[in-house]
Amino acid sequence: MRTVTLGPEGTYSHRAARTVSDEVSFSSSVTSIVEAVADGAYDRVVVPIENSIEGSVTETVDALAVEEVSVLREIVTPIRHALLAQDESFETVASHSQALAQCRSYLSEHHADASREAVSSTAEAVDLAREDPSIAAIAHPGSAGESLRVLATEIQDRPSNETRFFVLGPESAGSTAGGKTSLVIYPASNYPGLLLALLEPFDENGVNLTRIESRPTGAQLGEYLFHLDLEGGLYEPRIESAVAAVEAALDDGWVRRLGSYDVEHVVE
Ligand SMILES: O=C(O)C(=O)C[C@]1(C(=O)O)C=C[C@@H](O)C=C1
Repeated sequence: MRTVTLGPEGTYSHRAARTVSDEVSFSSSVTSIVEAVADGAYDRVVVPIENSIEGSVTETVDALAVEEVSVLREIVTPIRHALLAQDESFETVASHSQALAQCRSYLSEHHADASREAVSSTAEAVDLAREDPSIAAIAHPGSAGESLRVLATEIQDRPSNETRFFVLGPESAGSTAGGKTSLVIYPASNYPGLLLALLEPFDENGVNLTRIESRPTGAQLGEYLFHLDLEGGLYEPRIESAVAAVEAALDDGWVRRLGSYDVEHVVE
């Protein structure tokens, strides 16, 4: 199975992708990864969707609203960041923007004078730190290798730090079975009580929502898409009837069923 994820080798996405396939290739942008599976260039891709400290990976959330893909599995992994550098003399801390944000308090407490540089992934930051003694990287401690020192471990702002990853496939690979379902709703209108009308069917059918998020459509200010995750699979009549009731409440809008899937917790 050809699988692609955020690279280079050693990213947290790579660690999550190893649970899906031994053959993993890399790309430097989440958007291009989601496009690659929608276009059929790859069978499976693994992308980060949400972190317990910093929240949604908005690039992924937005790509899911426009690309024709299915969510096939969810992988939840602990994220334990370390500070890696050639020595203590660094002036810049580089990492993925999510990782920098997850370590915000640590950085302001211990390295307030260092500048911060957002790069495409934690592993790219490690490559930069290998080449340049003025750069430290925030990344998994296992990526230090021979050339970098682990200056500090467990530097994330909370002891519990977890990221959810989605395994995506082409739309045709989607399933209605599984313990969770993801949907995108485009209401195409705005009136008092709209959100209530979209959510009531879930209450009426006894469906528990685990996440709701509004994202701008990008077309104009004030126009939103709603991303929902819920407990249960689309094969269940109560879920299908809740979704059908939402569709019936929309005139020109739409509901995209991103698929139903199971959740797997990976410890390493
Ligand atoms: O840069 C990486 O190592 C990634 O896999 C990306 C990413 C993310 O986008 O959230 C994945 C997990 C961590 O939350 C930090 C960064």
